[in-house]
Amino acid sequence: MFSLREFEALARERLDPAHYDYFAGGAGDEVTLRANEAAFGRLALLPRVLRGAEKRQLDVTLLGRRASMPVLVAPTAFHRLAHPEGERATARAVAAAETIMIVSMASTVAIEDVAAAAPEATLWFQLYIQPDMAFTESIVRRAEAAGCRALVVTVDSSARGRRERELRHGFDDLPDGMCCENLRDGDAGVRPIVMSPSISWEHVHRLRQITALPIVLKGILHPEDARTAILHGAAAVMVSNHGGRQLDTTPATIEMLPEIAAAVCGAVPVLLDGGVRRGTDVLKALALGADAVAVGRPVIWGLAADGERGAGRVLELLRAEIEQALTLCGCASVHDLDPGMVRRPC
Ligand SMILES: Cc1cc2nc3c(=O)[nH]c(=O)nc-3n(C[C@H](O)[C@H](O)[C@H](O)COP(=O)(O)O)c2cc1C
Ligand SMILES: CC(C)CC(=O)C(=O)O
Repeated sequence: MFSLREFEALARERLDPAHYDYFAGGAGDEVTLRANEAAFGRLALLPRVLRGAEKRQLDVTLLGRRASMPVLVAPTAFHRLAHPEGERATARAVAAAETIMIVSMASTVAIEDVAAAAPEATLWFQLYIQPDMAFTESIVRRAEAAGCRALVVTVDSSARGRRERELRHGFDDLPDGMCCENLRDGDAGVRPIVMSPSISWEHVHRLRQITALPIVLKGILHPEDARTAILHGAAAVMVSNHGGRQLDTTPATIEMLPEIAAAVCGAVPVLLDGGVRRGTDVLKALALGADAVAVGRPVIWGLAADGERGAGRVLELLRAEIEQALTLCGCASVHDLDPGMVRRPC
């Protein structure tokens, strides 16, 4: 395997078509799904020359933790559909790569077991705030006790996106023996995830009273919301359109990044996900103001292709591509990138 795209092709061969389409698909006409990748393709990198540096520095520090490269694993649900080891395998790959895994609240391995499988891994926990705040609090306590270092609150999901691939396959539940392990509620069984239109900034405020963990708001697309996030104490914002799976026809994330970075003005780290498939995409995002990016589907393709090894290979391919692109751009460090190194078509 020489590129992330080849992993997708292999994963497609290996996966049940309904599961492949669940992972690959987006909402509506999948305009945003395509736009995320296409927008990176429209940007050009403008390299600098003769800057003479022997070594490249890829590591970044985010919310007080070091990541060996500016690529995190985005939260994605249901890893056991891709590989029997599920999120355990992903966490081990992330630990080996020395980066950060954002574990989905909808993981098919309980957060405690993900942490136990990879004690070295830095884990952040993704949360959909449930309208039942007592239940939300119990999930937060589990994430804290498991050693998660941040809460990534997904704010683009006031309703579930309408994904026609899932509807066509009739994919609306996990197979027997699999469930969202973090949604267990004692004798009440496993609760369904509620994506509620009633969630508001007031809930973020209450969450801050519940936990001392830093809160990252994921799914910010409007610069005004980025400003509001900071006013509400967000420790970081994540520019995301949920990989095109929620509201279709939103802009590509990389297109919104410059405005959001300007709004945030260095107050907190800015993360971005959506369509990152190459080291050059990572460079473009960093140059335009991101502190790091996250990848969603590529990690699932690696997992489906070859479990922990496949997910690890996906991360190492990205690392090698970043290092090579940095070298060719005349940068000794990921911090040397600046907006002048990215050109847009007229
Ligand atoms: C199969 C799948 C499941 C996802 N599950 C979640 C989730 O549980 N929570 C969440 O906040 N985002 C979820 N996302 C969105 C990702 O975190 C991320 O925003 C998106 O995948 C990034 O785009 P990329 O796949 O193009 O890298 C999911 C995405 C996919 C593809
Ligand atoms: C189970 C879902 C809530 C996970 C998700 O966010 C997604 O499929 O995009």
